[in-house]
Amino acid sequence: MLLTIDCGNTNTVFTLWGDEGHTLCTLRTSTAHQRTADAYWVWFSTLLKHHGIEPKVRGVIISSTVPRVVFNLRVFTDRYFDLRPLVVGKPECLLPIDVRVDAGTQVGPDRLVNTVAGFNHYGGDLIIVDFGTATTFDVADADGAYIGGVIAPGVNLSLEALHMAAAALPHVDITHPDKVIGTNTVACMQSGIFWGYVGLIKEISSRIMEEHGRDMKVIGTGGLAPLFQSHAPVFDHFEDDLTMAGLKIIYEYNEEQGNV
Ligand SMILES: Nc1ncnc2c1ncn2[C@@H]1O[C@H](COP(=O)(O)OP(=O)(O)O)[C@@H](O)[C@H]1O
Ligand SMILES: CC(C)(COP(=O)(O)O)[C@@H](O)C(=O)NCCC(=O)O
Ligand SMILES: [K+]
Repeated sequence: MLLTIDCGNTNTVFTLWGDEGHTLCTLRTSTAHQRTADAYWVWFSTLLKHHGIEPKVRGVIISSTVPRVVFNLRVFTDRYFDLRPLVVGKPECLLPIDVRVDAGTQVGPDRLVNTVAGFNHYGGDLIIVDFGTATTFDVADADGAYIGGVIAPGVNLSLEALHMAAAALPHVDITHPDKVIGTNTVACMQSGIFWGYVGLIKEISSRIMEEHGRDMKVIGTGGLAPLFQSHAPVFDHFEDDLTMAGLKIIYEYNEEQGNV
């Protein structure tokens, strides 16, 4: 079994893969750097028991946009599986793609992982839009290299910011509004966010293509991608969880290279 861990700024997701390459289960918890190795184990082992799975983990790979959580996840891996995890972004974790950005830039590992999976599934010249805490655009060149992208505020972060900064604006959830012209406060806010992001995705994607000088495929991923895709098609393809797929590909690449 392989355990892939994707730690975003909001949620940490564990996916356990069987030896035939299929997903056995996916477990989600909030991201908290205070969570100890033992606390991860209590949570993980309890849920696996619930799913009737006996964990026989032979490899662990981690992508974390929150550097502080990696320490406890390393201890968790060492203590409970007697393994050293691969951590994306660290020099000991090999990547099957080039990274061509300004010297000294620390690219979010989730963005590199998305690019690996996108290139594997669709080939080069890609724009990957990931709806996480931030909304990121990752750009893959013809040879699959990560060549940069765009970071915009996340959908929920924008809604939260409106609520926090304006006394009369309530907390609202994102949804697809029936009309653009809202006739109450909640509908006005939902329209602003939903159609605002549709515009943001279209405009940024078309400007990236113009700058890149080639037609590119646009891939949407992350929890909120289906909401946009079903009401205002802005992607060529939708992927449920590109980051997890990418982590597995990177682990297998390191195996092929004799690195694990
Ligand atoms: N299917 C969904 N519907 C509504 N909100 C979602 C969905 N999936 C994720 N979210 C919300 O989107 C935000 C980002 O979540 P997530 O993708 O886990 O971010 P990260 O990877 O940065 O931790 C969170 O506020 C989360 O609650
Ligand atoms: C842009 C991000 C905050 C997105 O993180 P997420 O929404 O997945 O939590 C993360 O990829 C990050 O911290 N990046 C570092 C800067 C960069 O990628 O250039
Ligand atoms: K993410």
